[in-house]
Amino acid sequence: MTQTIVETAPAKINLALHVRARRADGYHELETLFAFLQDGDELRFTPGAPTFEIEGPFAAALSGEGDNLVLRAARGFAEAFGLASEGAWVLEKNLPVASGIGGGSADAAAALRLLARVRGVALDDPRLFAVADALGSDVPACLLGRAALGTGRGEKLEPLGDLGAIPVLLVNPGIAVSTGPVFKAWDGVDRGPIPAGTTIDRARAGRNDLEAPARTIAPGIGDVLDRLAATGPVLARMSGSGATCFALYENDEQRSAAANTIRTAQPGWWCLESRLA
Ligand SMILES: C[C@@](CO)(OP(=O)(O)O)[C@H](O)COP(=O)(O)OP(=O)(O)OC[C@H]1O[C@@H](n2ccc(N)nc2=O)[C@H](O)[C@@H]1O
Ligand SMILES: Nc1ncnc2c1ncn2[C@@H]1O[C@H](COP(=O)(O)OP(=O)(O)O)[C@@H](O)[C@H]1O
Repeated sequence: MTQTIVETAPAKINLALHVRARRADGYHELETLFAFLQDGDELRFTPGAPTFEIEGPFAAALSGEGDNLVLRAARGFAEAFGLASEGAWVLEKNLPVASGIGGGSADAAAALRLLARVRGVALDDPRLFAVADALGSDVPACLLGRAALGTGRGEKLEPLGDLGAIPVLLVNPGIAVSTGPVFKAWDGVDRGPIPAGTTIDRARAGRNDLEAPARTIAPGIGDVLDRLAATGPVLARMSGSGATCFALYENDEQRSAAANTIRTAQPGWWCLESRLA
């Protein structure tokens, strides 16, 4: 009997994101602290006849699109390893689309991990990282799936020590923001590296250099950050190119109280209560 294999695609956050330079190839040189949550999208795969379905709260946002990153990842895997990657995919889309928390990159990385498991490829095989790299700047970090310092365009990774299961709240005001235009709106000023220290100290002393350009595109991000800052977090910041913002808390009670306050004030906003992985 053919078995269905399940893989989670954890949400990614950038605890800090410093943009250092614009490169000749159009990408930007970054320094970023990647971290992952215990929750995210879910991917299911049954080897056999090829089909692709999307379900879950954010399925509609992707329904009109042909070339999902999951299928591009499956094609990349088949080409790189000469192994079959056809089957029935079901993507449960729990994370908002175009929102700075990995989404498509996390799904593509989950597809690669899943196929590697099915076909007996080691998860640290450099060819798997090469496929991830070709799919997007964030996909190698999502493939690694643990806290890491990212440099280059985000693909050069140095794993960081375990951060512990820190309580996290994600908030998205329902504004989709595409990554390319946010990088284009960056003012070109290098504001310096992420300072040294423990990862949490580095995160707190760091910045998200994409916040200012993202706010020119989606001014509502300012309201999200103000509301999160008012809940007394250890750290509140925009993730990636936005518009999702995150806050870290000392304990689950503080995080849940913050989530309740924000849900009451803004019932239309998306909130996810989770912890760092
Ligand atoms: C900003 C970040 C931070 O983690 O996250 P998200 O907001 O996407 O979650 C990433 O760098 C996004 O990575 P990813 O979403 O994979 O980007 P890609 O598909 O490689 O690139 C999309 C577009 O973003 C711009 N881009 C991306 C990465 C980078 N280092 N410099 C860039 O200038 C380029 O204009 C590119 O055409
Ligand atoms: N499985 C997927 N999940 C989310 N987005 C996807 C997926 N597959 C393809 N995409 C495309 O990728 C875009 C999201 O890219 P991007 O703006 O970089 O988002 P994010 O900031 O969330 O990483 C979507 O608008 C959609 O067109």
